[in-house]
Amino acid sequence: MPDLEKIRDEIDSIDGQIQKLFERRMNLTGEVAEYKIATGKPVFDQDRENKKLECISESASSDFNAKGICEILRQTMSISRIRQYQMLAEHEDDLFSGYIQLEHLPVQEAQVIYQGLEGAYASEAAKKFFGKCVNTAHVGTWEEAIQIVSKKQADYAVLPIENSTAGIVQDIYDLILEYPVYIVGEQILPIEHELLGLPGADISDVRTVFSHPQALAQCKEYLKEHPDWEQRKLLNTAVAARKVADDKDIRQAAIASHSAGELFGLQRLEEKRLSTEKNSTRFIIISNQKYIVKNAEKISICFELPHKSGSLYHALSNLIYNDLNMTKIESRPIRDRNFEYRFFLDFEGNLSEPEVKNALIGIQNEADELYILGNY
Ligand SMILES: C=C(O[C@@H]1C=C(C(=O)O)C=C[C@H]1O)C(=O)O
Repeated sequence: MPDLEKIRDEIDSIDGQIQKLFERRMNLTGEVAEYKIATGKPVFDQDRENKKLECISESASSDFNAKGICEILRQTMSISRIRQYQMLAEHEDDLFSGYIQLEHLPVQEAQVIYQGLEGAYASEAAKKFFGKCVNTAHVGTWEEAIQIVSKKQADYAVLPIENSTAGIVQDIYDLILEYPVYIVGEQILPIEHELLGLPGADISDVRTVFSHPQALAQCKEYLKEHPDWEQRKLLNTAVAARKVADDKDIRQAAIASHSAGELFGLQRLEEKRLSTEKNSTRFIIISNQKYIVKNAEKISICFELPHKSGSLYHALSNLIYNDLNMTKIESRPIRDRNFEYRFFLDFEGNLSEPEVKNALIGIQNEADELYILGNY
């Protein structure tokens, strides 16, 4: 019978040697970083790493060990790059140029745009975020709202980015990259939809229900109870309410907010909930200025990665190694590059923190593109 204690003593001694070797290796990595900072050579050298992995896997005594040692070396090299990015970060300021640090967002007489009409959920989100001291105006599409802000014809726009039931609003993810706008805030709004019809109408009269596709998706379970209703998509929930009011046809109903119902003189046709109790939408506030408020605690970024095995893993290791908490990740297809994706990430932090800077420099160096969408 083998002696467990003795074997464990030997394992401990090997681990001690690994630790010493690791520390020696990390010191050398520091010297490599100094060389790279002085010469401008990129930290990541894929060829060098591939050759090392090939060489070490060839000299392993079994396939199992070859895989194992490659895994260890891959991790070790990833850590060595993270250390080099930390050193690089001390010499790098460009990434954060142009940001304006503020106590609070400037809202006095600000012009705020949203998509839809008065009574749309975005108008409620705008009121909740900004209070009543701002001027709001509405436009027909999300892209118009973003364009107006990017051309500095308005200060802010309020855009829905995700709903707790129906998921992300894909178009917003795609659009915010196309214009020079920054996320400067967010507002979560509990959403309670109502089924709205003409005064005097009854639920049994309904044949067609109008709403925004997101609202229809949020009420999917309820609508299953009425398979005979035709579902028609419109640009906005408030637009749907206005249509029902204008058409004066008792067979039409809209799914929209309570305030849209009041605004267009409609009556609630259904007492029960149309979506879950927790149904909420997260709106982002965008600006044409790189504002960061003092207590900003969330960072949104977007990056593209080389289409190679492990590239997302390595990008995320920059967050893990710097103890940063990722709160969301989404991927969206890159147009004209079939089945290649860009990633949208939210994580907790402030751009002034060294860990955040280290992580972003690491991702920037290994990603094809990095966009900092905002810190709010
Ligand atoms: C240390 C270096 O930097 C990076 C890390 C490597 C490593 O830890 O072995 C290898 C190549 C580079 O991606 C280097 O360039 O030698």
